[in-house]
Amino acid sequence: MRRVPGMFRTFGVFTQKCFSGSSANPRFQSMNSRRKRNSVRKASAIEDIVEPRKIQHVTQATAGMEEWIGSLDSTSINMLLDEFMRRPMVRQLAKENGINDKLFMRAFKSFREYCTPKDLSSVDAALLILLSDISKGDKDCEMLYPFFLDHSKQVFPHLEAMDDLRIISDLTRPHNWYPEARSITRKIFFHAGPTNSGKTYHALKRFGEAKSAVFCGPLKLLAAEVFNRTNELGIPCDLVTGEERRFAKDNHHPSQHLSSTVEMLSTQMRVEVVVIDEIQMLRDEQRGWAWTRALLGAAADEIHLCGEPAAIDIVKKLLEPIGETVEVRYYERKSPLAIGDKAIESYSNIEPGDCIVCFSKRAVFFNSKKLEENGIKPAVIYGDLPPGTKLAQAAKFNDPDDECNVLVATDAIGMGLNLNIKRVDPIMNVGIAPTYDQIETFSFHLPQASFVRLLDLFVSVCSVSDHFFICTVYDMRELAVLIDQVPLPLKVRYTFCTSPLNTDDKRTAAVFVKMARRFSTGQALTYDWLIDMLEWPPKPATNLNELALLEQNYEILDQYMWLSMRFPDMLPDEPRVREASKLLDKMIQEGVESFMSLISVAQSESKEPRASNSQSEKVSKSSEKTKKSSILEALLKRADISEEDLEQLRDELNKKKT
Ligand SMILES: Nc1ncnc2c1ncn2[C@@H]1O[C@H](COP(=O)(O)OP(=O)(O)OP(=O)(O)O)[C@@H](O)[C@H]1O
Ligand SMILES: [Mg+2]
Repeated sequence: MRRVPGMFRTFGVFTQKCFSGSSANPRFQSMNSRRKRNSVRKASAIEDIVEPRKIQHVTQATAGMEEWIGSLDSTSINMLLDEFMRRPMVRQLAKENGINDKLFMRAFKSFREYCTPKDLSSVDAALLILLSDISKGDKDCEMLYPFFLDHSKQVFPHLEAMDDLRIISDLTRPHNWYPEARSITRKIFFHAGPTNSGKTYHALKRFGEAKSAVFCGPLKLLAAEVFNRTNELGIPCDLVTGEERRFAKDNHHPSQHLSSTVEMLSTQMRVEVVVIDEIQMLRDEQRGWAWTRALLGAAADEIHLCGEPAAIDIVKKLLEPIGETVEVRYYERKSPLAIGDKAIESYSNIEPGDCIVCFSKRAVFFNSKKLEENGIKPAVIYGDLPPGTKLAQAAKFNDPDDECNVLVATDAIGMGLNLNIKRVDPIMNVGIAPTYDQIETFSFHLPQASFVRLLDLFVSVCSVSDHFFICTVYDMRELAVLIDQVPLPLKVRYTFCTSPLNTDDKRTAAVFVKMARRFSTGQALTYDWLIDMLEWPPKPATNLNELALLEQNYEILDQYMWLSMRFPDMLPDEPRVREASKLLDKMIQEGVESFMSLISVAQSESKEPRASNSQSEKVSKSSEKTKKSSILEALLKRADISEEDLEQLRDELNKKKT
């Protein structure tokens, strides 16, 4: 696949063509999301989530108790309960009360246990009298139903609050969540066209002309670039991202122009123009909610959307219920762009200005090495790199005098890639996320439930209409599981769990838990405390593992800054942490600069037989033929190359041999 990834064009780059490093079965990732998630998730049924509460018997001393109990015993009670359970009327009534068959069996098991304790006198007296009457044939067993229902509600408290929970978690009318936007007759413009066609350029022109405006970008890097460019043009502009706030003047004099990441848009701030870039991202599994929220909630006279034509229909549908119409402006591509439809056939065909788009970091390493073997020194960009490093690599690629005139990058840096492919599959639904208030009200009704359980219940009960799907809750849950046992107020826990942290990495996840623990003790998270957990001062990377360690440390510092924006009193050392993160950024940059030597180290290391490595042992003991296929398979794993690539590699090796 050949394309120009979005962010480079904004640096004035016109690449000729881009290739995918691996064409078969690419694993698409959210462009800026650091978390890699399974793409298909299903809400669990509520009966699979809720845990029954144990109901305690109370010893009572009621006069005449022996007489009521009479000939009652566990056997007779069990018999009449069996009869109760079989009655269709009982099942029907239960369903009407939100107790489906599965839940019924769980509640009934608990009810049976309650009715048949060792000491029958500990059963509620009124129930005991009824049981006695039923067993004597004086009353029908269906009369047990009110007792059963009461018991079920005690065992499963959500039953009591079900109606309220349904109302709270009704996400079918998100338009109503933004009264400020609904008080305006907004004009919506959709700048549509292929990549590199000037969509953002035209929207930003309007941004610059307006008296007050907000730019919502998909990446910190783009927000920072718009911030810098706008100020360079003499228009004071502030910057807000998840981790940073910068002012053209100072915090007492906010500018009329603001550049931000889309999540940070305030739906209460009234302005003339809001630009929402890369609007097709509203279908993103993790971050889509932020675009949906911006689209429905931006409080501006003019909304300028930029993005793939594939998003036009869904945007129109989303705005239909509030009577807003969309004016579409189409653009043509400014420079020729070739998008390859297959993997690189030969590295010798690569020309200056090409971009190889890979689907994993390992594929970036693999392709960079291949290019180097062909005498080409590429610039390298992948998602885990800090923005400064990405910028520096982009600058090298852009600089006509620099020897790096080919770029190897993961799709994490561009967003059109996914969508170019998805374009033949128009966007059908968009992300939506519950608000904190909704989760809080939920917890009010279910005070016993842990936060993780609360999220599960929310997803299970909530309703969304056709055009929406729920995001964030799953990401939140992964973080929530980590800190479920840490005692934190709900709002703090919620905020911690909305951090954009990659939990796939055990080390960053462990630091996250430590941060939450320290927070829960009321002690400030200081620079010294934080730095103690990292290997500090950092050492320059001499191999890829060390480079990855620097990247993890960078992510940890980034997480600190993110939390510090939200809890400045508890995380007071943001300036020092930012300095430390700049240092890491520089070291990572240097690491990437000497990328080729790092790859060489990795290669030579991987060639050295290691006694402890059972896989190497196996390879060295196997036959010649197996040895080759094992190395190829190891390569396949390491470089994330496809079976097709592997086949091609085999052919190439065979050709070399002949
Ligand atoms: N009319 C124009 N005059 C001068 N430069 C332009 C014009 N239109 C676009 N450009 C420049 O062309 C490059 C690509 O434009 P832009 O970033 O707006 O593309 P885009 O359609 O938003 O692409 P993408 O979908 O990848 O975001 C930028 O460097 C931009 O400054
Ligand atoms: Mg653009």
